[in-house]
Amino acid sequence: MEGVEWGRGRGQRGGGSSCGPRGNLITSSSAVSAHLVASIIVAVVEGRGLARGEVGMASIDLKNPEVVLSQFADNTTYAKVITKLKILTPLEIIMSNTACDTGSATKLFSLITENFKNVTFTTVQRKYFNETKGLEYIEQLCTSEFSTVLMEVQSKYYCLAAVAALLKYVEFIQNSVYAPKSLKVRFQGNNFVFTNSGFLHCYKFIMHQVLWHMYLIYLVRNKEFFFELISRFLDTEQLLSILVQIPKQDTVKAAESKITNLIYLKHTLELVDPLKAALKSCKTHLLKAYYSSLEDKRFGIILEKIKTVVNDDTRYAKGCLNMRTQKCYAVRPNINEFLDIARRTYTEIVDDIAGMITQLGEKYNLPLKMSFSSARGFFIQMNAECAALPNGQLPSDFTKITKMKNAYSFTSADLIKMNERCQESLREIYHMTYLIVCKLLSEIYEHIHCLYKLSDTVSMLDMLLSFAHACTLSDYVRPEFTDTLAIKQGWHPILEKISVEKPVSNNTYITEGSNFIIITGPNMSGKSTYLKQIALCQIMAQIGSYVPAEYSSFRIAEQIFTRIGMDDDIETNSSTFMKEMKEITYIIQNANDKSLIIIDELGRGTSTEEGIGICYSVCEYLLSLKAFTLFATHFLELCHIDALYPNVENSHFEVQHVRNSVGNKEKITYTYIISKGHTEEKNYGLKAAEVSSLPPSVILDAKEITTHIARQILQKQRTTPETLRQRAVYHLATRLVQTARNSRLDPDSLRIFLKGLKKKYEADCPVSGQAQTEDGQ
Ligand SMILES: Nc1ncnc2c1ncn2[C@@H]1O[C@H](COP(=O)(O)OP(=O)(O)OP(=O)(O)O)[C@@H](O)[C@H]1O
Repeated sequence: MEGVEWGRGRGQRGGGSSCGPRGNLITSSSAVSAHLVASIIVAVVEGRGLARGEVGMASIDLKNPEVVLSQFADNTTYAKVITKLKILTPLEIIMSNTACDTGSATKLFSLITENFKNVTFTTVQRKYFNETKGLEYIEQLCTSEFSTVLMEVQSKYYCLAAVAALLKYVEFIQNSVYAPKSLKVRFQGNNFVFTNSGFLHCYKFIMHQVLWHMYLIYLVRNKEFFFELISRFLDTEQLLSILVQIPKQDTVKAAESKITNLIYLKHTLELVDPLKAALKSCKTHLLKAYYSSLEDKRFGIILEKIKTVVNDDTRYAKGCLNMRTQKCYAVRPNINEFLDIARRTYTEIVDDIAGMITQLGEKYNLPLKMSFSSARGFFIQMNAECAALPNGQLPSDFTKITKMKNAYSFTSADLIKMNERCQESLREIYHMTYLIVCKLLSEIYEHIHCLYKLSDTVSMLDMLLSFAHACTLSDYVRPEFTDTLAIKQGWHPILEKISVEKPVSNNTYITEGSNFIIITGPNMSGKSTYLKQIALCQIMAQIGSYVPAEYSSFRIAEQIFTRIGMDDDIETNSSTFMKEMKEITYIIQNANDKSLIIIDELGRGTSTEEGIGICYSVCEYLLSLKAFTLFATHFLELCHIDALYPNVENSHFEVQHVRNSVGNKEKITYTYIISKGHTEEKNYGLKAAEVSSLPPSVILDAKEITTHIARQILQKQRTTPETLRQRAVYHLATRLVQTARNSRLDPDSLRIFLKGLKKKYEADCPVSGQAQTEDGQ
């Protein structure tokens, strides 16, 4: 702890007073102990320079050593940081001294101190916000049960930097260190994944806002125009991240890529004005805010600077030759006379190539054409149908001949040499252009941060337009939010786009009383597609979109966990298995009662018995939660878990068997329809084997062994009348609780509903009459 310097004070602004190291700190730490009613300390750090706006946070609860990391990076970052801090209600906030220095205090610092006037504020030297140390801390201190957090945070530098400063500080004030593997460490993303009760309202609020805006966009009848405009934007965020990277080596490739990106930047900035004009007349707060974010002068400043160096008509062009020409002539003439000379040479070579190909055509009386590809450079093409070749052969001058459909492609020795000269002059051009571009970029860097705003605006508009499309042009429905996941005739939105016929739609019903669905069915019957469709619908609903279904209701999921099976590969089997285990551990460590969990095949990377064992115990663990879980499996033994757990439902994908008139062989046709119960298709693996070329005697043996094992297993797992009764009682109880919670029925309708429930209960449980209510309802 030697040499550590902290500056702290109660609601202190500026925090500039860096206290002397040890003496002051001892006094301060007793102050901390005195205020342990609130027990959370938070460290906040913001990126510098171009990374301003990226914020990492780490908090620790002194009463209950749990570390929570978060990282934010977008236009609403500051709002998210403040919201998150408000939820945490910290005892103390730590920031870097560079963020708080009087005169150069950051906007984030001002916002935090304004919003948290009564919270102790401490400044720490920037050097303690060290991401490498942060990662080391987590590796050393995180308990193995939560170690999967490393997967999530290893490249999130700002939250790692924050945790380094936080833990060093806390260890210092407490005058002790945390024991290895003693801390629970979690990463909490920035998408409103808060576990407080405000969560539901938070999402609902977003939902209404978004819906409102998308209607608006649609109603202003500018949708087509917006679509056209937005589709002209390139990936602004990616562009920004590439532009700010400085290559370690000045290779031709690096030079070419920088020039390309400068052209992309110009192209993007030239779209800002049309976008502003499109947004100008919009009346909603959100779109007005985006309009004003585009009024940022820096867009104009950057574009002007670019235009002093880059030709007005240089722009992003489709096709590699077009783009090569754009790069070659990007820089204005008379900026570097050597560049002008090199470009003249390049033009002459290209003209020579064109001339040479014309001459060759005339010489052999063939319709030759000049073509270009980035792999071959310039080459010759000829339509095979338009030319009669002597002896069906091309002249011997031509080499590397290929024929695609009706076109011959080839080159010649002279053309290869000319291509080399062309490349050489291009290298010179790119090198000189690159130097000019680097100088230009160095003048632009300080303004480039505004591109974050642009990227935010474009992506938000893109999303709203997609929502507008989903709610107007397609047959999607507006989702409801309840305590049940109920989708009537839902379909996979992407399968719909890529397949010729509309996908088969299916129902989904998951509720508190039946919150664990096991899905079985033969290979290719549609299990994975169905699971992905549910996850997609849930995400679409929660981000404010309509969903592909006739009706839909969702329970807000705090997190969605998925584990989707990978294709088997014998060589990577062990690593596939380990990956599976890591993913499932992550789910087990992080899922809670409000999660949606989707597991598509588990335990395939090991022996069947172990696979079943793993699946069984994972299911039992997940069954202890109220999370909604969908679990697809080929282990049919797992279906019998419903005998022990009444909240398990079995569903399966139906298939039909058709006898082939040729050879009278049986063929499976897929219906893609999900039904209740587990699949009756017990030996579909054997059926698949029958179709393969395995010898009939082997198949026969396999069938016998399978029947024998199956009989043994079934005997042990029979459902008894008692389990059936318990199951029916459980379902009745959960339905009654749900009814009591949600019912808005008048007394008469409620009586009818309860009578219905009673009938259903009696049907499920004919042996019992004990659960009848006293008045017979
Ligand atoms: N609802 C549907 N409507 C139309 N086609 C579908 C539907 N569901 C699935 N399919 C088609 O069937 C193919 C196989 O589906 P999927 O991969 O979901 O099967 P699976 O049961 O998960 O198979 P496996 O057990 O081998 O992993 C898909 O690629 C898709 O083309």
